[in-house]
Amino acid sequence: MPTAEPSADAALSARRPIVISGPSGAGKSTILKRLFGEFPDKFGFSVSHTTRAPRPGEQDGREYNFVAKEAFLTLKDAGGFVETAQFGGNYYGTSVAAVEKVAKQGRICILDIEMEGVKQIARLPHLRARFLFLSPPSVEELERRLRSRATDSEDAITKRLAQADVEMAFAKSGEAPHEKIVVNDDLEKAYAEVRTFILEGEAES
Ligand SMILES: Nc1ncnc2c1ncn2[C@@H]1O[C@H](COP(=O)(O)OP(=O)(O)OP(=O)(O)O)[C@@H](O)[C@H]1O
Repeated sequence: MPTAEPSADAALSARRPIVISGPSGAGKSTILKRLFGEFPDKFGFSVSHTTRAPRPGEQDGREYNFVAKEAFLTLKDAGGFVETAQFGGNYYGTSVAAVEKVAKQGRICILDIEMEGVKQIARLPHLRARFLFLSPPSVEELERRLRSRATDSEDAITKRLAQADVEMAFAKSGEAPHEKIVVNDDLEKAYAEVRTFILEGEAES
């Protein structure tokens, strides 16, 4: 008898997606890079959709699924996204299929998502996502890290700090879906806490 492919629902139930959010500069990339380094086969990022044009070197299906605006909106209307956002006149979104694809590959899907996306995913209980918020120790320390990262303009830093206030207030509010808030004070300690939270979910599912 042919072996049936595991259904997407079964794959997602066995490997619940992890949504990690937090202000820009909180240390999400730093911690995720370390996690992927320690467990090269356990986790995966979903490939997002975008309506922006590919940049030199970007490959369709690798950095993004590059689609026309009409195709994006059709998929959105059909309920094909777990979250969507608009930046600079372009649409971005994480498709249901992209999240399922990671789970079907036997990996836990890690979603690095901003606050509005978190709210959208929290409305999809069947996705069974687990939510973690990474917080900087303070807005003052966040400012220091953003400056020493030296990737953002002064204007971008001002905007990121204002947005950080909003995100941190949301994380502490009753409206937020986060099961865990990790304060990234000492990197070793924060990494250990994130790692424990993520691995715990695997044991329980
Ligand atoms: N515990 C820590 N102590 C000191 N510096 C840290 C710590 N964690 C991260 N950093 C530094 O803070 C800066 C911001 O970290 P990172 O780029 O990982 O943030 P991010 O949350 O991924 O931001 P974005 O959402 O903008 O991509 C980096 O320069 C990083 O090296």
